[in-house]
Amino acid sequence: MYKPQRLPFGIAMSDDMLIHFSSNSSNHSDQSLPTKIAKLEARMVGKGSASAPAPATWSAASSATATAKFGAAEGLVEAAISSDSDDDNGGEFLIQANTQKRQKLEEDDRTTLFERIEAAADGRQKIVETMETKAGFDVTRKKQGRGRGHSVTGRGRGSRVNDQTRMEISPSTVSPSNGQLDNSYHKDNRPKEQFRNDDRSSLVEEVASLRAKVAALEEDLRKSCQEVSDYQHLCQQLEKELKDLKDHEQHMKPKRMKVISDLLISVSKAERQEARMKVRQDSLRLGNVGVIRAGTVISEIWEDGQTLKDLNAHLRHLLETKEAVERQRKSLKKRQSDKGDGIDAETGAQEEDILIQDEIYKSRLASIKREEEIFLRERDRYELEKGRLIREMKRIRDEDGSRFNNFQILNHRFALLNLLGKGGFSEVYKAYDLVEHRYVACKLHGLNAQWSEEKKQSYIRHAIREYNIHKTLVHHHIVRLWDIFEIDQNTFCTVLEYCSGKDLDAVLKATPVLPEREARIIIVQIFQGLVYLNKRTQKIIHYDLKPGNVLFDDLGVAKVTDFGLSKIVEDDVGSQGMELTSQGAGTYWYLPPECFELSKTPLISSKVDVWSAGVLFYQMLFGRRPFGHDQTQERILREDTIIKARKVEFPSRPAVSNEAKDVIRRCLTYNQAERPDVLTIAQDPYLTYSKK
Ligand SMILES: Nc1ncnc2c1ncn2[C@@H]1O[C@H](COP(=O)(O)OP(=O)(O)OP(=O)(O)O)[C@@H](O)[C@H]1O
Repeated sequence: MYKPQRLPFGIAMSDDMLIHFSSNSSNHSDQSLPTKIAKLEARMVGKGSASAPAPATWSAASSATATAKFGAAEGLVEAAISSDSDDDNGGEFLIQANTQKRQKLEEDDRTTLFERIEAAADGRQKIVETMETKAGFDVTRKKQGRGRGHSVTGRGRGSRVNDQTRMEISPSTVSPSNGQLDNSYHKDNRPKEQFRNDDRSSLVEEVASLRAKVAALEEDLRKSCQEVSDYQHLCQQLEKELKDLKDHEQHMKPKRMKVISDLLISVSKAERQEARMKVRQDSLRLGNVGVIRAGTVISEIWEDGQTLKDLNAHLRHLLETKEAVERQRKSLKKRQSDKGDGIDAETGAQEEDILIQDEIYKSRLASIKREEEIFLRERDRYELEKGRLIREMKRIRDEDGSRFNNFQILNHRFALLNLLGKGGFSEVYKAYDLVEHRYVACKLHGLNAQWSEEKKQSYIRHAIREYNIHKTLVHHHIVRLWDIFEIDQNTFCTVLEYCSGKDLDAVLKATPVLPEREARIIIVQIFQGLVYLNKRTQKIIHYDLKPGNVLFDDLGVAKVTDFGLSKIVEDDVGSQGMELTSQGAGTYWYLPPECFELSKTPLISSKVDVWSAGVLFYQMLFGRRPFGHDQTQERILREDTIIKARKVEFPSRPAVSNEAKDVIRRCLTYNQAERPDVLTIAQDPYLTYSKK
């Protein structure tokens, strides 16, 4: 709160000013001003320091001068007296004695010094007031400040009245034992007049120096006022500039959005064109979807492209050659066993010739095998390319068939670009957030118009539940969920962090076996995401960990996504876990045996995710899933494949470290009670990269 401070001259002074003065290096001596004044006054009233004792018969004139000079500062004088601990009564007596003298001279010898100082004080008062006004203090405060200033002046006058009152007490009433004055007078033998003159001249010097200080202070004050006004002016100018900029920004925002979205659209259009062209080119090599008609039924079939046809023809030819050579070799062997004396009965060839012929066939077969291996590797590569081509064709077809393919801007900020892929009930578009200026993935959830109202509501409830879980998750290895909004009655959109890399499913389709080092760092990241899910107050079981739900950003950071099936672990669940209420969902290759329990409601915990992670790790290392790899979902269920998955077997190739196999064994522990939970397995040295 603003509190005006009081100067020794009785001038109200703001805190700011005090700070200014005290911080001004040229005014260091001013800090001792009140002390000096007090000392002076004390000296004038005969209460000087031991080093400069005042005479007892101190002249009335100099006393009056001092009164005039320090009338306004009497409070300080009093303070100086009262704080002088040597002799309180003596002090009182001296004041009274000098006040008497002072009053005598007051009528005829009021010095100009007093007037000047008062004038200076008034001048300063005005400056202070001006400064206060400039600094924008409220009127009331100003009035209060001024009021106090007056009262100080009043106090100055009042103190003169006080002096008169004090005068009534005669100095004769003071006992000689108080006689500091007498003593000091007797000790000092200088003539009175000389003493008075000395004192006066020292006072004049003091006044002159005080005047100089006042002038310096006034100059400082003037400069400060100028600075305040300059700053205020600058402030106003900046405020105006800011407002202009904001107005301009507001005005430009739609235009800028339009420019950005137009640019994005043209880039996306170019990408679409390029994607379609590439598909056409690849189709020539790898194949295309053809239509066949059987009666009235038209169905689609895949027709291989020329390169694949050539490859397959070559492989067929190699096979035929191999069979022919093997046939020849077989008959040669037969002839060899038929000959008795070492001469071929049929051709008359010697035994050595037969051996050479056999060696030729063997060598030919070996070279066919080598060639075959090369062609088979090539064909595998083409098959992978073919798979990619088929997925891309499907994506393009889905994009062409989507009602969101015309570069709409959703919710006034998300510019839809190209389709990333289509899930069961959703389309995921790459989009640009025109407010946050970043790419995002917009997942458009479409409710089937044919669905009953009840089914629609259930779907929406499910999506909102997923949103409510997912939106609270903030972790480097979990895809962020930014927003959710309705598009129309049957469609709503969730906005996700965009992961520009492939998902793990696409990675494994392109490269079914990953080097152990790469697989390890992927599984470590997945576990870090899982640890986060299990260290929150509200723990979460993902329940649908599979390659398609692990995405990569452009730096290769793996992120877990899709919390559609996730479960919140309630606080009151027992150590065995919570009840699994919605069985049947999830992808069976990745779910643990307890999820297939039909005789009673299964209890589940984070150990479900541990099992799934184990399957994922196995698949990355060996290029196949540990249980039911070649089976369909339906067959897994029918044949109880996972319920029978008691022990995991490892292929001999590729070679994988024992540590990796141990982690997989721990994750795929059949018995749920014995299987480690997320927080336990995550401490396995293989998953922590800790230095041994
Ligand atoms: N945040 C994202 N960033 C980049 N691509 C994404 C993102 N989310 C999903 N995708 C991609 O969009 C496609 C469709 O994703 P979606 O999750 O709908 O499919 P899904 O998991 O196959 O289907 P469902 O959710 O019905 O099981 C996938 O190819 C996926 O890689």
